[in-house]
Amino acid sequence: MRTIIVGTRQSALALTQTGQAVELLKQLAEKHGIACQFEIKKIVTKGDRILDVTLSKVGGKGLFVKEIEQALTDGEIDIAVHSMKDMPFELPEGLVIGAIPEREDPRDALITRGAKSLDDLPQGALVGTSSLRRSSQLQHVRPDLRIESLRGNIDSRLRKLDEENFDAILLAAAGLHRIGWRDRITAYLPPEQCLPAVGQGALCIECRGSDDFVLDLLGKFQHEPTALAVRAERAFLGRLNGGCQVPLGAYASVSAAGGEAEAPELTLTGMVGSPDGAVMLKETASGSDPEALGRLVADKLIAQGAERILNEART
Ligand SMILES: NCc1[nH]cc(CCC(=O)O)c1CC(=O)O
Repeated sequence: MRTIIVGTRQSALALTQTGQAVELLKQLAEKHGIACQFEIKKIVTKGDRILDVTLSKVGGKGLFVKEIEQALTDGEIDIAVHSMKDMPFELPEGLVIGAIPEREDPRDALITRGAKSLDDLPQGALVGTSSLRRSSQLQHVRPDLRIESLRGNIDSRLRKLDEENFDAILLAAAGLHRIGWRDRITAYLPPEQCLPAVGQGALCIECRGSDDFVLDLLGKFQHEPTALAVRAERAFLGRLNGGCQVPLGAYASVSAAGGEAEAPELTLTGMVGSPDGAVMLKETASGSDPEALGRLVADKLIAQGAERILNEART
């Protein structure tokens, strides 16, 4: 009987989503007659240790995944459950994405102290977010809003909304749904208004490329429409050399294919904006090859000066 050791961060969200993924993996293993058991191992990452600095200033990609990937490479763990949006474009040598399960809600959620919606926030209201992507899109439609950095796990960010002087904060709906805090959400921001981060709402189950036993099991966990959408979004990310610390967003959806033989059609929208929202570039395109589509949308934005905007935001 193989024991599969599953690595996770120790935040409430990480523990919850890892627990949920392991439950589903157990069911799949049983259904397919794969003999295995699971053990969960908690790992502290750099992103968890440095909580007092804005993410874009901590620097380095993959703040939440590096130590976990090292544990995978060293054989201390066999699979890792990550939020897809925390995954850098490139994986270390020897590691692969073993499965992309079905996506949760990809949208950003507004959580206010009183106001009923984004439009209902008073002039000059104080909004907490450390995401340049969120502040850019928010200030694009509401230049009057004041944005202040807000870091920490979901639980501590919600506490800061209550205790500090924020009128509202923005969080990913998926995280709130997963930890059972749906009722804290005031409003969902549609992708047309606030394009999510690449991979937002999806999970990434990472493993060693050489571990056939685990790869076989994880293959049964893959949700093809989600995987196609995420591949397109990540190809967009890769072309722009982006990470979660730059004002860049993308969202792909899969429309039902005409027939069994037809490849599903994907529609991808990508955005790059200046952190103050004054410049907002957005492009949409459709296609059936996810990587080609991601690169196409990125190239359309590059033609409009996206790389200059990203470089300015990086410095
Ligand atoms: N950068 C932190 C992070 N990474 C993943 C999620 C949860 C949402 C998801 O799984 O996409 C969050 C919190 C947030 O943005 O509110």
